[in-house]
Amino acid sequence: MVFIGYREGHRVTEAPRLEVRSITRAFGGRPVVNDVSFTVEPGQVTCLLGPSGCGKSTTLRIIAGVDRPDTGVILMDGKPIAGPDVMVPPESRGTGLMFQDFALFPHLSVADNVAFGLKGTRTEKRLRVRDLLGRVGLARYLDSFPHELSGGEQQRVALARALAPNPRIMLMDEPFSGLDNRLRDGIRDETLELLKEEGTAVVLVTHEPEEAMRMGDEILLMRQGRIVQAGAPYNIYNAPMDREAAAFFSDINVIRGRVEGALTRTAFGQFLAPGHPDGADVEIVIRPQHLSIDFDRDGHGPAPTEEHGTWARARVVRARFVGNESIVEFELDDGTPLKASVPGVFLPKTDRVLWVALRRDRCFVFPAPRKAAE
Ligand SMILES: Nc1ncnc2c1ncn2[C@@H]1O[C@H](COP(=O)(O)OP(=O)(O)OP(=O)(O)O)[C@@H](O)[C@H]1O
Repeated sequence: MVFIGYREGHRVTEAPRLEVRSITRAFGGRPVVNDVSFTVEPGQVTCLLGPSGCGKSTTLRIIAGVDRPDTGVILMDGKPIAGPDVMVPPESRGTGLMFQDFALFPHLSVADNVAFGLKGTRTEKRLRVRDLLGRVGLARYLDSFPHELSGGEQQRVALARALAPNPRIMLMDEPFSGLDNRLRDGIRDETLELLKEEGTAVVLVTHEPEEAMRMGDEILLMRQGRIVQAGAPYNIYNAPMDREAAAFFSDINVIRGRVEGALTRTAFGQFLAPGHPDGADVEIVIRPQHLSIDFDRDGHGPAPTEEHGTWARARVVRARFVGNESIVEFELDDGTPLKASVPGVFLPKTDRVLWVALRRDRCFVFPAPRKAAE
C-alpha cells in the first residue's frame, strides 16, 4: 500500500498497481508456483529471477491471464483480476507484453505495428505512434518494414508497440536475450527510462542476475516455485540468504570451519558464528572481489587489522587477465582453493607466495550442507 496522505484525520493509502496474493499453480500434481506473493507499484520494476524451471514464466503467464492460478488472487489497483471467482480475460487487463520472440507483423509498416492495438481517432493514433517512435529514436523509420531494421531496432519497435496502449502493467519475459551483448546494455537502459517516464509497473522475468540488478528496483529470487528472498539488488547481493543465493550472483569462495563457543577458527583467524551451535560445521562465503592481496615480507604477511582479520599465506596456482580485471587462483597451506578478482592487470607467477585476507564486512557465515552419508 502506498501512503498518499491524510483525509479527515485518517491515513489514506492507495492499493498497489499489482498485487499477487499467495498464488499457487500445479501441473500433474507438481506445484510449479507455490504460494507466491508480491506487489508492484507504478514506475517500479520487479524482477523474477531464478534458474530455468523455477516457475518465473508460469507466474508471469498467470498475471497476463493466459493461465489461471489454482489458488490465490491477483489484484490490479485493488480490484481482483484472477482468483477463485473471477477471471478477467487477458485483453481486458491493461497489461502490455514483451517477450524475446515477440515478433512484429512483417507485412505492416513500423508505424502500423505500433498503432496495432491502439484505440482512438486516426489523428490520436498517429500522434501517439510518432511520440513513442521518437522516444525510442526511430522516428525516421515510420514507413519502414520490420525486415529493414536491425535486431535492436526491431526490439525498440516491439517496446513502442507494447507501450502504445498505455498499459498499467508491463510484463516482460527475457525480452533482451535475443540481442547481442553490446546492443543489449543500451536497449535495456533506454527501455528502463521509457518505462519509468510512463509510470508503468513492470514485472520482468530473467535468469540473468546481472540483468535483474541492472533493471530491477526489487528482485524476487525464486527457487522451485517459491520466492526465497526479496529485496533491492544491493541487499540481495550483499546479504544473500544462503550459499546458493550468494553463488547465483557471482563466483564465490568457501572456507570451512567448525563452531566452538559461537566462534569458528580458520586460516584467516576467528569468525563470529552467532546462532550456530557448538560442533556445527559452517562455511564462510566471500566473493572473489572482496579478497585483499599483499606481498610476502621475509616469510611474514601484514599485521592483522579490524577490516581484514588475519592474513593467510597463499601460493599462486594460476593468474589470468580477463578484460578489466585479473583472476588469481590461490591455494592456502591447508589446501583450501581461493579465487581473487583484482582490478586491472595483476599476473603473479605460479608458485609465488603472497598473503591473502578476507574483507570481514563482506563475509557470510552459513551452515555447511550435510553430507549425503550423514
Ligand atoms: N502447461 C504446462 N504443463 C506442464 N508443465 C508445465 C507447463 N508449463 C510449465 N510447466 C513446467 O513448470 C516448470 C516451471 O516452468 P516455467 O516456464 O514457469 O519456468 P521458468 O522459471 O520460467 O524457466 P525458463 O527460464 O526455463 O523458462 C517447468 O518444469 C515446466 O516444465
